[in-house]
Amino acid sequence: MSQVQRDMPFSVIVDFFKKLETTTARTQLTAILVNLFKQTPPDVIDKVVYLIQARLWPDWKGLPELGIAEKLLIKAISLSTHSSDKVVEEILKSKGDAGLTVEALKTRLLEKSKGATLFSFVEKKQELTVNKVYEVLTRIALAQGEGSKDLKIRLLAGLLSDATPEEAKYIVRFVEGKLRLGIGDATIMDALSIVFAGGAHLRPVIERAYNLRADLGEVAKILASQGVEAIKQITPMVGIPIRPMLAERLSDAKEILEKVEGEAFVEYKYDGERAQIHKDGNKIIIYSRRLENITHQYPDVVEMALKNMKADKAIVEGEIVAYDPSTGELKPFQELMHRKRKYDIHVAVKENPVKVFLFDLLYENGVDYTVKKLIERRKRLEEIVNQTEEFRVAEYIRTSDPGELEKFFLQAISEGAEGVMVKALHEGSIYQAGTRGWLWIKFKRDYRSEMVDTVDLVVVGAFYGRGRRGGKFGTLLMASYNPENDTFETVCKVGSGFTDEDLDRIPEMLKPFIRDRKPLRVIAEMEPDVWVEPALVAEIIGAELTLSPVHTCAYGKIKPEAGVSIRFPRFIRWRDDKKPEDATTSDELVEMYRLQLRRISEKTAQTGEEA
Ligand SMILES: Nc1ncnc2c1ncn2[C@@H]1O[C@H](COP(=O)(O)OP(=O)(O)OP(=O)(O)O)[C@@H](O)[C@H]1O
Repeated sequence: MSQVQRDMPFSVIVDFFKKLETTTARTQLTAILVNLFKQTPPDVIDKVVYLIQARLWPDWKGLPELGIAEKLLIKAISLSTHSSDKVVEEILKSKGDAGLTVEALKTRLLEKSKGATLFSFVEKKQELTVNKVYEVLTRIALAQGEGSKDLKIRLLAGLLSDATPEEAKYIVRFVEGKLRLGIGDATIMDALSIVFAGGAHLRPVIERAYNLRADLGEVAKILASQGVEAIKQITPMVGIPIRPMLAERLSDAKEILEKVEGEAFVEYKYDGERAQIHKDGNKIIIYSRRLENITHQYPDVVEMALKNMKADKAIVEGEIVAYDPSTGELKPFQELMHRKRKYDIHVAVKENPVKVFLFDLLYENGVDYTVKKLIERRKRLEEIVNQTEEFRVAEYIRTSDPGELEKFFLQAISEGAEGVMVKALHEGSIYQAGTRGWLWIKFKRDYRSEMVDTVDLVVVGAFYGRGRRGGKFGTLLMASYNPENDTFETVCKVGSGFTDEDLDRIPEMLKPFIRDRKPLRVIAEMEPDVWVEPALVAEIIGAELTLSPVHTCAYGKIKPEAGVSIRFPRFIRWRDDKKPEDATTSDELVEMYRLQLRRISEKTAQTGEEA
């Protein structure tokens, strides 16, 4: 292959940038792009795609960005145009754009040199090519640490020296991050389809390839160098993220089941961070919902995956959720924020442990599972994962009954989940990468009942703690008072908010009241490790009042087969001044539930943030 076919003059791209600047209609954009791709040799089409996307590589690679500060840029411009920093700064001030500044200075330099013919002959430079520009920009981006500032300046100045005034303008805009062309991925895919298939019909195939390998440069290169058949054969590849499948939203159980054609998997919709876990031998990479590499935030998940994923090469998906190790209870999404701070990750791992709930298998040892039915994916997922307390498959039921779905939904919420995901099981239930569709439907609430006041509840049972709280009571079962029949009805389990001192005092406080069977006045569905005669009252606050199928407070009064409960309850203090009969009554909780009911606004409904 000749030199020309391997590379392309950078001026071709500059012409393209210029044409774009004068175009607004999308149809024209596509035509201009088609024209560019037709001239682009397969060897450099990936780089051309990245430059159009205003980046050097896909974000998920986690490589540094160009990161050129204005000061550095001025320095590089002044070096490459033999001007002082002061002159560059003045022109920059008047033009207000570094691209135009370098263009003006370079033009001036060129005109000067034209006077001296001999000099201009000596100065004649080699033509810049896409490979050359890309290579230097890459070296600039990757220069890190001591001395890297100087190196970046020298590299950029060298590149600008070799460039024509116009080329320099666009290079500067690129390194400044200001070369936004307004060309979306969709337009790039349209153009690729036209160039390589002569029309729009290849577009879905290209899109599928892109969804399976979130790297449009790579997809373009495979298409250009290996052809249409190769792109049709594309399967997921360990290490390259798959664009996530997303869900539609509805809030009526019956309607949801109709949409998925009857029977469905109903899974907890956990309130955490989505994780796409790639395993390649003893290497693990974790990608976020936005396909960022978040591996460094979760060294504990890496360890869990290495230990418990039995397949040598696999891609699985799940939700990472914060939890309280002393009670096993799940915590809200916000608790994962500790993992975002870079420096004290080992402290965060210790203090803010997480669990992983897996919900899908996308690839395993050469087999593309995205094209298989949900049942097959789930079955294989369970086979290749060694399930532990912290690393396991999402809680689910299989049902076609709206009543059962609703009950499971309430259970999910009272256990800290956001709602449920209802997933189609039928023949067409493939993994639709990169698509929001009706194969997955999220069932969240339209309303939530914000908890603004505290309540006073009575201890009726206790559970032994785990981990640090092993052997001690870690969680208390709390009840409201029902004066109508003089009973105590359970509302929630509380394990948060206790100081170490509080916890030390609990066994002694409970001792006189511990019973080996349920006290007669207690109405409960769940079975604590020990029962406690109603005597001790505590003040409790929570995130919201919810309904739960496992608690008995005002059971059936708001909704059949559900009682009033508290989500994320927290202990505030003991109310030694109150007798159990002075506790908040079940009717008061019903009243609070109704009064504090608020519609979840459209915005929060869409983002899923119910803060
Ligand atoms: N069992 C589950 N199956 C699939 N996704 C789950 C599950 N549990 C929690 N999730 C989370 O729910 C999200 C799917 O909801 P959706 O498709 O609406 O994406 P989203 O726009 O990020 O969601 P939302 O707006 O609800 O936060 C996933 O990205 C994932 O993080």
